[in-house]
Amino acid sequence: MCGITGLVLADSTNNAAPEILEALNMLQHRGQDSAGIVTCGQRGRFYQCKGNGMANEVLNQERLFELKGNMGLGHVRYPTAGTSNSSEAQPFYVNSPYGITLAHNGNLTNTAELGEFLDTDVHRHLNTDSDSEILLNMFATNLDKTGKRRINEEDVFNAISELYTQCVGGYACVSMIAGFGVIAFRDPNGIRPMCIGKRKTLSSIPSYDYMVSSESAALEALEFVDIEPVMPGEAIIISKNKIVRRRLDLKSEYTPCIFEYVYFARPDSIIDGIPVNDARMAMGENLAETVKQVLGENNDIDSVIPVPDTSRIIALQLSQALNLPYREGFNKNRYVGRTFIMPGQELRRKTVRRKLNAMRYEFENKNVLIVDDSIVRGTTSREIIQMARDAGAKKVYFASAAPPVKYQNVYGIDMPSRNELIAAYNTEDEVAEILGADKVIYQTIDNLEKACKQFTTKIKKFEMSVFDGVYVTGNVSKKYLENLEQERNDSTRSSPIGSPNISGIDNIFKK
Ligand SMILES: O=P(O)(O)OC[C@H]1O[C@H](OP(=O)(O)OP(=O)(O)O)[C@H](O)[C@@H]1O
Ligand SMILES: NC(=O)CC[C@H](N)C(=O)O
Ligand SMILES: [Mg+2]
Repeated sequence: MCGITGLVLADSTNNAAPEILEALNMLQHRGQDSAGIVTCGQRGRFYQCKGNGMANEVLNQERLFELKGNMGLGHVRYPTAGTSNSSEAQPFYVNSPYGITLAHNGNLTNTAELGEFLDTDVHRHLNTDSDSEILLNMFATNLDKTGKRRINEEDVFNAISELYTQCVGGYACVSMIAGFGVIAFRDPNGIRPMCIGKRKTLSSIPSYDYMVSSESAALEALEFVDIEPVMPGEAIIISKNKIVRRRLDLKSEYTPCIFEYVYFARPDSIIDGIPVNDARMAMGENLAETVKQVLGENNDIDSVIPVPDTSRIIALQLSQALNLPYREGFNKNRYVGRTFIMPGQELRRKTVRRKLNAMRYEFENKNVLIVDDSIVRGTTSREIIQMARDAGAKKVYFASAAPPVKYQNVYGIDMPSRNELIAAYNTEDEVAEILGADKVIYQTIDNLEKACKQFTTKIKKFEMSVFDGVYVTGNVSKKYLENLEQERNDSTRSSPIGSPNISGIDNIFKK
């Protein structure tokens, strides 16, 4: 889950880059490894700046000023393929045909076959191990087949239709063709999120700016309205104040990733018609039922304590449902980012300690129920429980708003190794023992699904392979999962061969 955005301003004399950066700041929680913006200015020139770091580090005011043009794309990255090297920062670019850039949120599961095809059949060079570079090259190959000097909308829709039959996995993408426009498309199952909004300009002739984004909160902040999801299998072309939308795949099931509601998305976003904040409140409410079943109505809990940030909403609702006091027992250092999306276990572990600090008075001689949105590797919960004990807690119960995370994710969440997932091979009691908790209580799959589903009639099923091992694209082989386990586990990744660092923070397309 990276963050992506694309903007087309109606006034061709305005620059899109400053607002793209603002959107990236709103999407920063989706990726902290690298950031990038590409804009398209006069005579179809691309201007690019990307590199490792947070959006504001990579794109300072000076660099932003150099990104000319009224349309552009932005990306913040959390790697799920390749390395964290700056050469894999996005958007990616190919010069032929036409000049195309692309930014991707998600992960492809058939990169081996696609890479082979690109090399053997169409002789395209791949410079990194990024699946997003493959995706861009597939799009370029499909467009190339037109043989035309200049393409039209029909050609773009055809290229994306073909891409839907070739690329398997999760992909929400924004792309830009030099001098033509911005294109947004979402995989046939709508696994990764994307939405679109418009904003009336101040000019005397009515016209609109258009923006697409992973999350609606970014569009709202920039005063876009009529925000709605890009549908699964839908492609949208935005060019010179004109927008054309088409559903190119209608046969696949609409199955967005449920983990967006659990952890990834901002609470103020509405994803696929489901308000994330409300879904989290419902998770808290439902989890309270399981807590009652496990610990009894008359339990010995003195207070409910959240693990900042994501679980606050869940814990507050749970405490109300149980009629127990909600207490902020951990102070969070606001300058430390999200730990789950950091690369490497040792870094994640240390960061939890630096990010969260237990307040003794909330724990001393108390029985506490600590609530988190999820327990994935157990990095956070193990440290947190130890901190609670060190602060004098008598009993420490731990509740998770997500069910046990047991299986690898292949669609854009970096959970490549089952061996690293604390619940993959351990029972709930064993998990409690490893974490040092008196009891661990998990949400049921059914209750999580209900918490999210109640807000929409459009979604019948979610992508929730991390809980049930069912991969909605249907063709994730055992061999693929075994390779993933071997190639991307933490110890393999701590000594990567790496990709060539030829990009860095750069401006290679500057005029
Ligand atoms: O079991 P683990 O492997 O530790 O993963 C789960 C934890 O990681 C996330 O927190 P994170 O610090 O990334 O973000 P947050 O501040 O939004 O809660 C999530 O909210 C859990 O607290
Ligand atoms: N989390 C994501 O969406 C990652 C996108 C892409 N697979 C990459 O690794 O860059
Ligand atoms: Mg957390």
